[in-house]
Amino acid sequence: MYVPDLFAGKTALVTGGRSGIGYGIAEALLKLGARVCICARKPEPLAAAAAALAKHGTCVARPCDIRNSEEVEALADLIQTEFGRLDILVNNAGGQFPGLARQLTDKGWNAVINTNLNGTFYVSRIMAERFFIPQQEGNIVNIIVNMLRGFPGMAHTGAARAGVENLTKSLAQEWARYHVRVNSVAPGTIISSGLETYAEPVKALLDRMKQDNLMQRHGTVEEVANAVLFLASPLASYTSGTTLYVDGMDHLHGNRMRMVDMFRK
Ligand SMILES: CCCCC/C=C/C(=O)SCCNC(=O)CCNC(=O)[C@H](O)C(C)(C)COP(=O)(O)OP(=O)(O)OC[C@H]1O[C@@H](n2cnc3c(N)ncnc32)[C@H](O)[C@@H]1OP(=O)(O)O
Ligand SMILES: NC(=O)C1=CN([C@@H]2O[C@H](COP(=O)(O)OP(=O)(O)OC[C@H]3O[C@@H](n4cnc5c(N)ncnc54)[C@H](OP(=O)(O)O)[C@@H]3O)[C@@H](O)[C@H]2O)C=CC1
Repeated sequence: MYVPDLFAGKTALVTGGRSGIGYGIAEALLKLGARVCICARKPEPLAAAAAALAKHGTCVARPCDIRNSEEVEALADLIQTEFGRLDILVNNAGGQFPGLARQLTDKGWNAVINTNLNGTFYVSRIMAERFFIPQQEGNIVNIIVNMLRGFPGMAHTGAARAGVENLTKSLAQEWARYHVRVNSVAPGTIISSGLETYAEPVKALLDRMKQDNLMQRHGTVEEVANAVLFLASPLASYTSGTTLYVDGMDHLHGNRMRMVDMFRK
């Protein structure tokens, strides 16, 4: 539905682009003419993903843990060398594990906060300093999660993603003067490689969540990617500091306590 050259001449970085939603976003950007860099921690699957994506256009990859700002600086060096500029940053890398809040150790809590909140901030700040602010142009889309009514059973990620949603509003206002737009996409439950990382009893809960959804289904990677394409494009030129929910209305409706109830049984 988008014009085929929507992102011609543009360059994009998709963190966590080796799998699932990030891979789908990278593929969609490439198909619309962008040159794309992807990063993730695991070098082998990252290289395989970049090779597969390269059939759609120019795709480069570099291993990078977004929690390490030195590695993020090295990623910016690669983008400078390969592309000379960056137009679009998609902060997609992230994740968490299920558990009741009182069971979360300091290490587990910090792993999730460092990944989802701190890593997103490091990448945003470094790419803005290196590219967007000198260019006086840029675009950031953060992939968060539906946590509007809290995230019992995953309190760490709820807190981290709420932090990113608020960061979205702050950066959008601070960086408007540099013509940088910052928005978030909040997916509900999306059929992707990410869901495969969950074991029972969460797997059974996923079926229950599908029945609870007012559209009676989970979302697709393409539906998330389509929202990112819109926000990253000039179609959204007057939209910044906002969050678009791609969740079949789960943020409005449904029992948020199902995961907690499941752990209590
Ligand atoms: C149920 C519906 C949800 C729908 C909405 C959301 C869906 C999604 O987001 S799907 C995407 C899911 N994908 C992922 O979550 C993949 C990425 N996740 C991770 O890489 C990890 O979960 C991470 C975020 C914690 C980062 O990992 P890393 O820093 O590499 O950490 P470690 O694996 O070394 O673990 C550190 C520490 O964290 C605790 N911990 C980790 N996993 C679990 C677990 N499954 N259960 C309990 N605790 C866990 C633990 O304390 C770890 O330390 P050690 O005990 O020393 O191992
Ligand atoms: N699937 C779903 O239902 C939903 C997903 N989301 C969010 O969407 C995003 C993508 O999820 P999805 O594709 O499903 O899951 P995946 O687990 O497939 O994707 C996570 C990606 O992030 C990368 N990553 C994780 N930690 C880091 C890190 N510290 N530094 C760099 N890269 C990292 C992973 O690669 P590697 O392990 O090699 O580092 C992987 O490519 C995540 O933020 C997820 O939480 C939000 C709502 C719902």
